[in-house]
Amino acid sequence: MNVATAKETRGFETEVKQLLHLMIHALYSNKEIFLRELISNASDAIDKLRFAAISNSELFEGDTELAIHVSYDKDANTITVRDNGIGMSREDTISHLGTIAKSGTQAFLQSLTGDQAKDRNLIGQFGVGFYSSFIVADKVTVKTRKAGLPPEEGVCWESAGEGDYTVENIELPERGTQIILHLKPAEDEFLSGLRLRNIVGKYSDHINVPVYMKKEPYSHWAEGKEVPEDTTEQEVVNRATALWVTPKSEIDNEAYCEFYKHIAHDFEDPMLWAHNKVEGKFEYTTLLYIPSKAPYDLWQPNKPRGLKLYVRRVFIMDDAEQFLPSYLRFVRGIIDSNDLPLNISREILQSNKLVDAIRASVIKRVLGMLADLAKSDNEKYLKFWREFGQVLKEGPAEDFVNKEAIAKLLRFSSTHNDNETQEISLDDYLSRMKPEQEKIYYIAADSFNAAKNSPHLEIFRAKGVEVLLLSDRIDEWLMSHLTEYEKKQFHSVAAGKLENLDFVKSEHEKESEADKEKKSADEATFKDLLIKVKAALGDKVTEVRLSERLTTSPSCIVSDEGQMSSHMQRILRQAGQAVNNQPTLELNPHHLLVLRLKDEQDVSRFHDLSEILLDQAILAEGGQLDDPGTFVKRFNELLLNVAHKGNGNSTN
Ligand SMILES: Nc1ncnc2c1ncn2[C@@H]1O[C@H](COP(=O)(O)OP(=O)(O)OP(=O)(O)O)[C@@H](O)[C@H]1O
Repeated sequence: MNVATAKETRGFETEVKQLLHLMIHALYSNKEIFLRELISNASDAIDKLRFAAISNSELFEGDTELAIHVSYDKDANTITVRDNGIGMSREDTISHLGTIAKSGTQAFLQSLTGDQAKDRNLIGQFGVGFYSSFIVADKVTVKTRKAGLPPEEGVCWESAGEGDYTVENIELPERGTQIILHLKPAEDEFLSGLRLRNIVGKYSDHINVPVYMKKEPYSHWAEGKEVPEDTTEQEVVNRATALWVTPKSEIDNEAYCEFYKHIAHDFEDPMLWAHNKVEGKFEYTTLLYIPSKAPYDLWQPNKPRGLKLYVRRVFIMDDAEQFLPSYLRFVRGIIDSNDLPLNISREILQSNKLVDAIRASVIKRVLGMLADLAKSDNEKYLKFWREFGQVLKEGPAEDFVNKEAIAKLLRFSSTHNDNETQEISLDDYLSRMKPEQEKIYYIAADSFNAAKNSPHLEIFRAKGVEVLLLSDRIDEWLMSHLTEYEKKQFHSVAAGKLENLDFVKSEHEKESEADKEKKSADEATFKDLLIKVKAALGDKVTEVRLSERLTTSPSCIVSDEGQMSSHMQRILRQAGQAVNNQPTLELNPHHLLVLRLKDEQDVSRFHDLSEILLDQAILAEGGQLDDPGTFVKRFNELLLNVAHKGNGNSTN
């Protein structure tokens, strides 16, 4: 016997040990799911064999009756789940059962809190799979042989679910996998045909493969005596028809939910689903689900995503990402096409007209489902938004064709209620626009509070014009692609000269000739001040001008039309890009500090006050100062100055 066939003992990866420990404790209240997980794996293994056999029918080894068998043995205290699917080689068992190959496992484990209820949800999203065996078993034996390998390359893998496991080669005439659970003494309730049938019916009724169990022994009466009869006959205990080919009218909500859990490896029910059969030039069925909760790895860039692809009921691949754009990566489900070839590969999927057509209709379907939900159940829709809104915000940049439909689904915070919860739709905004208002106003900042309290909003608040408050990292990116909605352009209140807000004034408020004269008089009065402030600040600003947007603050910074906003510049700088756009400083001609500056004769104090006006404008919109120490020093001097004056000790 050489090393490759000898029995060896190996240690589990640290992550497996941690996960096993946590899972056994967190899932204790829902033990029966072990059977769902094992049947799910067995059904996946059968799907994989069917697919591999398309190009190599010898893999069937003459046995084409693909099935799962569940059995129990009261004397041995075991439950066995057997399939004649693809099986595993020795290396496969080591890499699939001894390690966790999922990306982000470490981050996932760190996110666990120790609180069983919370962890249960998280573990559910992570997908416990095979390891759930250890909830009910104190030893698990896996006997498996990979399709196509000779009988002597069978493998026996065994573990008590603690620190290590053993693997050795054994002779296995039949391909496929048997999982033998040696039950913990307290778990003998599962050694019952009725109990196991119930669990299969509950979780695995609609998988694409039959699940067999031995008929239960029964007794009959003959000649006045009860005659016990045993039987070796097997019977199918699930419906074994792919759920999506069953007519909708025959499927209840529970079946849809269980099927979702089977394909998505999620513990929670989905929020929403749509099941459609398309007939005509091309024929295909889609069953699409929106989960209730965002998975732990929603933001991992290399996370597999996409739908399960079937061709004429034959499983072709998991995670067929060509059917979903990235901004809908949270959607789960299946597509079954009658027209794609069985030997289709990922490469062919990338350039296939039919795939493009199905993709377009899947996108429309999902956006339609969400739009219907938003109309019929706003509360539920907002729950969806909390989980997946950030992802949907990637949509307008990625999907030009459906931009308007996606925009309809967006939800924002706004000055309408100053609520941080994003619940205001663009349609809500339009319905509240002033009669002659042409633009949809927004402000983007680093945080909700920075946006809500921005000086840029002063005039809009004073005039009762609603402004959307944007503070998610993605928002600037979103707004750079979402230029208009229902023919109304978006406009940042922090960019460019202030638009004429005449539309919010009543007739008698509208700028009269006298106002215009006053404005030009202001401009003449402050002309020198603006030149001097620009000279004092030098290259730190591109321009200094009088503001029309401020009512209570002395100053604010704005970026010019076409220039990047300061918020966007900060995001780019944080991402390591050099950005050198200087802002324009606007001064409020009615503010006492500005009037004080106008009268300041001392050159050094004029310079300090100008710097303070610029620095506080940067701070007020969430920016960072280049030299905060000097700002604090100058500010304290100003305070002292005021304090002295208050005491009648002018320092002048
Ligand atoms: N019955 C089986 N036949 C063949 N391979 C199997 C079987 N059961 C498990 N495996 C292999 O072991 C791997 C790990 O299984 P496990 O259930 O832990 O995770 P998974 O099915 O990949 O994902 P999930 O955790 O989402 O269920 C599977 O991906 C598969 O390769």
